[in-house]
This record gives sequence, C-alpha cells and structure tokens, in this order.
Amino acid sequence: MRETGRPLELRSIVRGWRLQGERVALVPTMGNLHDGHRALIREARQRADRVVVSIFVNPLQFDRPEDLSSYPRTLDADRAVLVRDGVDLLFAPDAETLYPGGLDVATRVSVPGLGDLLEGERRPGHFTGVATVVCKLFNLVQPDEAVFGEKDYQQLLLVRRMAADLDIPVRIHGVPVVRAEDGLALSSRNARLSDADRVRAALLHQGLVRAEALLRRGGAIETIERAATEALERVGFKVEYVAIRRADDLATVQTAAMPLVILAAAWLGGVRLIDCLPVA
Ligand SMILES: Nc1ncnc2c1ncn2[C@@H]1O[C@H](COP(=O)(O)OP(=O)(O)OP(=O)(O)O)[C@@H](O)[C@H]1O
Ligand SMILES: CC(C)(CO)[C@@H](O)C(=O)[O-]
Ligand code: BAL
Repeated sequence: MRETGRPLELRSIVRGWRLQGERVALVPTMGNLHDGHRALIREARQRADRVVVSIFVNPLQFDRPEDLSSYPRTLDADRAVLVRDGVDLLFAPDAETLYPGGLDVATRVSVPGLGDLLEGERRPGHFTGVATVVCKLFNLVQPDEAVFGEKDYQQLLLVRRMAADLDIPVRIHGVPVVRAEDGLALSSRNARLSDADRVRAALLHQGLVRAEALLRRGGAIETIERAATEALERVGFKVEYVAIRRADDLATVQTAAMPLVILAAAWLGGVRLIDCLPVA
C-alpha cells in the first residue's frame, strides 16, 4: 500500500492510474477503523480498480472541542487494516495541509435545508465542516466512485446533494449499517462507553426496531416517535431526537408512506450515539 499526506503526490499517483484506464474509488474516514469501515472498503473494491482511503480527523466538523481532542487516533493499527484489506493508497494529510490559512478563513461549502435539520440543528456547523472537507477530498482525489455508511444517514444524503449541486462527477454509494452481535451500530465513539453502558447501548437499536414494527402496524408517526423517546429515556438514555422521516430527503411525514427512515441520536453517560433504520 502506498501512503501520502501530500496533495501533489496524491494527484500524481491517481493520475498514473487514470492513464492506465483504471477507475478510482474513495472511502473517506476519520480513522480508528472497524468492520463498518471495512464494509465500505469492500464495496469500493467492487466498484473500482483502485481504492483510496482517506484518514483525516477534520477539525472543521467538530462542534465540541473535547470531542475533537479525545477522538481516537490509531494510525498504526489503521495502516495494518488497510494493508490487509488490499487498499491501494492511504491519504492521511494533516490539518495544516488541508487548511493552510487556518480554520477561521477557510472557504466553506454549506448545504442549506438538509444541513440544518436533525444532526445539523444539534451540531451547529457540523455539516458545513463535513461538506467542505468531502468537497476538498473529491477535488483532490477526483474519484469515479465514493462510498459512505448509512449509519451517518443524513451525511450520506448531504454528500449526494453537495456533489449534485456542485456538478462533481462522482457516483456516491451507501453501505448498510454494520452492527455488533447485540445490534449496536459499530462506531469509533463506542469505545468511550463504560462496560455497563456498552451493554445498555444495544437498546438504542432495539428501540428503532420496535418503532419500525409499530410503523408497519399503522401507528401514528408522532405517537411512535414519542413512545420510542420515552422508552429510551426510561432505560437511561438522554434522547436528542427520534425522528421518522422520508428516506430520500428527510422531510417530515404525516402518514407512513414508505420509503421512510427512523433516525435517532441519544446520549448514554457522556457518549453521544446515533443510529438509523431504513423502512422500505
Ligand atoms: N457501523 C457502520 N456501518 C456502516 N458504515 C459505517 C459504520 N460506522 C462508520 N461508518 C461509515 O464510515 C465512514 C467514516 O466514518 P467515521 O470514520 O466517522 O467512523 P465512525 O466509527 O462512524 O466514527 P464516529 O464515532 O465518528 O461516528 C462514514 O461514511 C460512516 O458512515
Ligand atoms: C465523511 C467524513 C470522513 C468527513 O470528515 C466524516 O464525516 C466521517 O467519518 O463520517
Ligand atoms: N461519523 C460522522 C462524523 C462525525 O460524527 O463527526
């Protein structure tokens, strides 16, 4: 596997592949790789001849400084995963390379509407940070294909919208949520859970599964959202939202017209978890 943190070197490697007629897929990550990321890499491998993985803990998308400073950075272990999975190139720049003038003066990409609701409302500035860095990564790598996880469902929709609006010629693929045996969505932040909370965390997914069953039985949207919220609060979660939305744009719905998606964000101890369940 090749590795660089330098845009010029990245461009020249990718240019070499293109000259040979090879297609390139990009998997953007923040590192601390787990089986969720590995599923994205497998998808990328099926879609292209060459797979580029980026690892960059993007300071522009963090709304809480302590979340940024405590974000797990495990580059050596990540490298070993990428080599084992046959990734062709790791792009791991530092913040000075991507934001040479500093964060305050960086040009930004924002996605109004989709970027302002749910996660965007709860994490001010988050999606502008995500859209900006993903746009930069698309410009740097110029991939034919890019792969994102459905775990960050709103992010996946937002990246699709951003690429379409800015005429970036990349095909975006979503990969279903990869879960632990007890149903908890794999996430780097799970490592911050205490042992007791890690056991309880599986109840988040179970809550969404129960909400899905009620939805299919014809329950009213708001009633199901409220019932799921209360059930999670009873077992110790501090719920930010449980929302049943239209799957393709997260618009609110009055009736259960599929395809929908059930999205949730909730705190357990000091850890913020998100999960989602598409209902087709
Ligand atoms: N369990 C999962 N299933 C499918 N995709 C996932 C999963 N976890 C992460 N991804 C995807 O991997 C990509 C990189 O995500 P990221 O590096 O932030 O990992 P993470 O484990 O989600 O970390 P975080 O704790 O920040 O949520 C994103 O497209 C994300 O949606
Ligand atoms: C897409 C991403 C790599 C942009 O920093 C990040 O938001 C993530 O890991 O989901
Ligand atoms: N996995 C989404 C990136 C974030 O939470 O900042």
